[in-house]
Amino acid sequence: MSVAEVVVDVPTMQTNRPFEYEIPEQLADVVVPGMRVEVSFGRGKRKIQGFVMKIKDTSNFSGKLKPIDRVIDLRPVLTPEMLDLSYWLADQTYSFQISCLQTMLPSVMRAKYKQFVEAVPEFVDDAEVKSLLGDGESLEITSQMTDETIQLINRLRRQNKIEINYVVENQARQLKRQAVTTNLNPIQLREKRNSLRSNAKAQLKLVNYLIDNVDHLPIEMSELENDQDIGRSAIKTAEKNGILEIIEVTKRRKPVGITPEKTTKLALTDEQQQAVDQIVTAIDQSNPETFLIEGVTGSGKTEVYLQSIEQALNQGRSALMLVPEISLTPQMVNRVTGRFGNKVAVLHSGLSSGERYDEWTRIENGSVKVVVGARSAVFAPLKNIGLIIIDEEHEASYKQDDNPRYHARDVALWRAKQHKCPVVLGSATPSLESRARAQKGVYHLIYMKKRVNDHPLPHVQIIDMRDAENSAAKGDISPLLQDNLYRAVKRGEQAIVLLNRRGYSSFMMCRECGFTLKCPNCDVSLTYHKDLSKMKCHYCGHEEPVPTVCPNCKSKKIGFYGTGTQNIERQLNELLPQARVLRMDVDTTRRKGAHAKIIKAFGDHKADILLGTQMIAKGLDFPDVTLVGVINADTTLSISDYRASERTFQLLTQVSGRAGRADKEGHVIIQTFNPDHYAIKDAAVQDYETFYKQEMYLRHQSNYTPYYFTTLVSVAHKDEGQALKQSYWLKRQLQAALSDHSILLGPSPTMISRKQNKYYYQIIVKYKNEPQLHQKLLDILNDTQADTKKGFTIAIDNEPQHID
Ligand SMILES: Nc1ncnc2c1ncn2[C@@H]1O[C@H](COP(=O)(O)OP(=O)(O)OP(=O)(O)O)[C@@H](O)[C@H]1O
Ligand SMILES: [Zn+2]
Ligand SMILES: [Zn+2]
Repeated sequence: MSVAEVVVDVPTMQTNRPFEYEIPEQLADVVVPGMRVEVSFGRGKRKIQGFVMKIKDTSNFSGKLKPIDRVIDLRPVLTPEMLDLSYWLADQTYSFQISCLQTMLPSVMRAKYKQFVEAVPEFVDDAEVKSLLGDGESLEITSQMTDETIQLINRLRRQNKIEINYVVENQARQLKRQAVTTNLNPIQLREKRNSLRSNAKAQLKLVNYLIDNVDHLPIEMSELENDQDIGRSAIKTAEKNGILEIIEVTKRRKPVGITPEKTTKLALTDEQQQAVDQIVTAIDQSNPETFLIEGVTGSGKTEVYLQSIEQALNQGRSALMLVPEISLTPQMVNRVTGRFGNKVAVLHSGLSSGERYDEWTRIENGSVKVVVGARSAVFAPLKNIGLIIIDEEHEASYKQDDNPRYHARDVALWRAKQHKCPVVLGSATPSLESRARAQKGVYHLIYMKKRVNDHPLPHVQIIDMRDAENSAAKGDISPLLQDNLYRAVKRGEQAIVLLNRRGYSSFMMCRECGFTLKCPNCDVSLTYHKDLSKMKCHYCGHEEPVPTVCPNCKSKKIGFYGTGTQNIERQLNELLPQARVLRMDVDTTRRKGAHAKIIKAFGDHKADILLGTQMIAKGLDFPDVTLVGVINADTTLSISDYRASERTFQLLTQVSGRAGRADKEGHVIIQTFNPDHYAIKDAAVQDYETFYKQEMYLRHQSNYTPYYFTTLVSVAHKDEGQALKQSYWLKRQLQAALSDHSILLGPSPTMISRKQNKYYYQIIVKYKNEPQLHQKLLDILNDTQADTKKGFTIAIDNEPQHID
């Protein structure tokens, strides 16, 4: 008898204990580890999903095992490595294995989807394939299929005669798409082009594009519209003029766009060469060493990554490169795909889940050797990894906010051990944790102190906004910044203006009685959204109309306070009517592809000033940007988090680094009310090392990371009394397990103590060495499972990135 160990998905009764199920005879060679199956659970007939973790010959269970009812996948959806990882991840993040397994899956497999069998092209005429598919191109896999059919599908798949593909249900229709093709050959196309009027710009662009991409036809309409900015009307006109045809394509989504122009290796600077040499040696020796590259902005870290990746590929190994979601710009992507062509898969949130799935499949079947992506790409099913890179390693977004609360860096280090490959962490402003680890020799530190080609770092000026001249100015832009913007634009150069924005910058307040409009469900002010004419809650999504009189005193004197990007945009337009301003924030980037579009437009000089929030601070590389302005450097300083200084330093250093990256010198103006704060002063001279020393000293004084480990335990409940009571119970549990060398803070309400109608209390544990604590926290996680039914949410966050 074959027995499967299955981790089941029972939301209200989670456990990491696997359950045993019998594998029925007819499914004997179908079921393998990494597949999802349907089983019955408990006394009732309830059917639930589970992951097959192991298969064995005998059971320890004395009673009769229930059988597996049905296989959900006809191929494993997780590799053995990912199954292994799930044990470790669940343990590290105090979460349940099932949520780790789910997290590793591409999103399409977590949604409602359909599975289809399709023939591999060479085997369309194979007799058995034909008997399965009949006349159709594809066959949907359903739960009604007989075991014989399932077995046949399984065998044909093993013989690589068929493929199994997943399609999200509500996207199945979208597989039919409009595309453009032409019957004309390039010579005929050129004739058409020559006959166009010279002011028919759109037509010319379209025809030129067709000529350049004749080998890639048909091209989907959406690609022309989104990536090439060629409108539908231009396409229709060209169709009327017999230049092209519009057809419907049903086949395959096309995951990667047209490969950009091939780029070649740059001749490395000495510093770059030294970095590459050390990394390549580790790759050659299969040494799972961790490097930390501390390289100033513009020192050419990306080129180091690319040439190291190339070495890994030369040895027949693959490479994984993580970048923050916000850095996944076409610019960045092109730099990688330009070097490695279609061997690259890019996983970013702009992909539909179908496209994500296609990329995942290409990775899994080995046609991809380089994966570039944000946090969750760390689970990419690459085989034989030779190098893992984490760019901008200090970014908080590498830690997931929800269960499982994993840090991509930790997962990367785990995988590196399995694959015996080095990890490269890179940043101009490393996290204190990483820099401290390098100090202790746990990581190997590589400095890159100079910008490429000896370009100087930008000159930074701090503006004290408390000065009379500045406080007299009407808006938020100091006369000096205004003047410099004016001159930069006049010289035909470009500027970046950062509005350091956190949370609820534009809220309604009554100037008569001081009333502010709050969310009925959460303890936060509603944000004023001018473009939607709505007041919105950023936590729960609640929205209501913008009031015209104060709901409290009926006064008409209501105002909207705080500075939003729209407000700054208006001020810029007033002060500098000749400058073209592009705004980038959550509102202008909501639509798919909008982010990339803005960056491209700025790169194409369609604007003089790029105004934005945190999302414009990193990674951008525009040679003509000579001026960077920061409107309010202080906002991040005032957050109630011990990382406030670190975040401020990082942000200011990164954004300053956008200026003067090429031949023209850079200038940065930082407006602040705290001109003497060390985070601001050190950022102004781009002096990470000085900042690091000062900040380490303060962390030492106040017993924080990296001198102490931190774990945050939080409780939420609809009833505040219940939440508080439970948090005291938790505190007693922890106290009992801890030595008196450790520090226990709380319970205290979180900064925003009510979210989505639940009250939140948190306890912070700071410790150096507590061998009992880990097990205690795991016990708490298990013991409080039953409480989730009573409406409690308990979260354990190991090394939290934010404490609020
Ligand atoms: N060896 C080289 N020779 C010439 N140009 C180079 C070389 N290496 C990098 N560059 C160019 O220098 C610029 C800065 O490089 P890159 O963007 O990699 O810096 P970075 O260290 O990642 O900076 P940041 O931390 O600010 O993102 C880029 O335009 C890049 O093409
Ligand atoms: Zn709300
Ligand atoms: Zn009022």
